[in-house]
Amino acid sequence: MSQQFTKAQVAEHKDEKSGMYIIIDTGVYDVAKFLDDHPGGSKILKRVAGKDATKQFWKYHSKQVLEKYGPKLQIGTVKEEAKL
Ligand code: HEM
Repeated sequence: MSQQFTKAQVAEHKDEKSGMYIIIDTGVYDVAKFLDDHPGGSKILKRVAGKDATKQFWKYHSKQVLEKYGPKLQIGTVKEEAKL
């Protein structure tokens, strides 16, 4: 069962201790353990930790990247929130 996270909950996880969550499309990914393995470097990932990185992700990667690494890094999905 996939866990659901609000954007506020994602924003609380932006360091290596509590996890570094990023949003890509509707998915939530924890990249804390992927920092050293990221071919694009750890710095750029740290910069978007806790945020929606959909735009940045699709700027630099193909669908194949998400298909390959996504299952390992995904921890859940973004919870739909009512727009005020
Ligand atoms: C789940 C999250 C991510 C995964 C699994 C991931 C994976 C990868 C992989 C496999 C590559 C090697 C190039 C390729 O095979 O296409 C790469 C390169 C790169 N990534 Fe990521 N990445 C992630 C998130 C991000 C984010 C959020 C950013 C930007 C804020 C970013 C920026 C880059 C950059 C700049 C490169 C280098 C591109 C180049 O040298 O041409 N990545 N990433």
